[in-house]
Amino acid sequence: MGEEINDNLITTGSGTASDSSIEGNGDEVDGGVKYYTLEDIRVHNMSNDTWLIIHNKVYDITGFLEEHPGGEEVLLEQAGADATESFEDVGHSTDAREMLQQYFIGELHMDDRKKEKPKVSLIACLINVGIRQNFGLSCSIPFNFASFWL
Ligand code: HEM
Repeated sequence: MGEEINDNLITTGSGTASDSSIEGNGDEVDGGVKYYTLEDIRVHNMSNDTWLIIHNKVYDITGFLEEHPGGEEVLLEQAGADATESFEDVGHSTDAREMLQQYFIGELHMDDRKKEKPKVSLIACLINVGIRQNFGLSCSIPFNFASFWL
């Protein structure tokens, strides 16, 4: 409803731009924000047409290839695909992260996003175990460690 589909690109006109406001399966999408599927993105894998996904956001970095301090090659290796892991592995600076904004063209479609593991830290589990033991509650070490590894 109220949805336009152009060249595999889905856009509509309600909601806000924050991640939390985006729901669902591609039928409910955000005002002004374009959603691209992995299939849409994959074809932009050439030096004259280079898109990347970083943290579920899609960037057209064609004009940035020659400027990249880390070289063109590493970007082209990730072209048309999800570069989140390699981007993070390098430990890019805040400046690098801010630069991303100027190449932003849209978001990865909800259906194509990886499900993130819940982040339960080992320290939090150990503190929880300690509290339970100190207060005489039943010890649930297996539960705590299971929640860490799940
Ligand atoms: C559009 C996304 C990217 C932007 C805006 C970007 C930006 C930058 C910037 C500004 C630097 C200089 C160091 C810093 O400030 O952190 C840098 C270095 C570097 N980047 Fe990227 N980068 C991007 C994507 C990637 C990806 C996907 C890789 C994949 C491997 C990568 C690999 C590197 C490497 C190897 C260096 C060199 C570090 C060095 O020689 O010290 N970058 N990048």
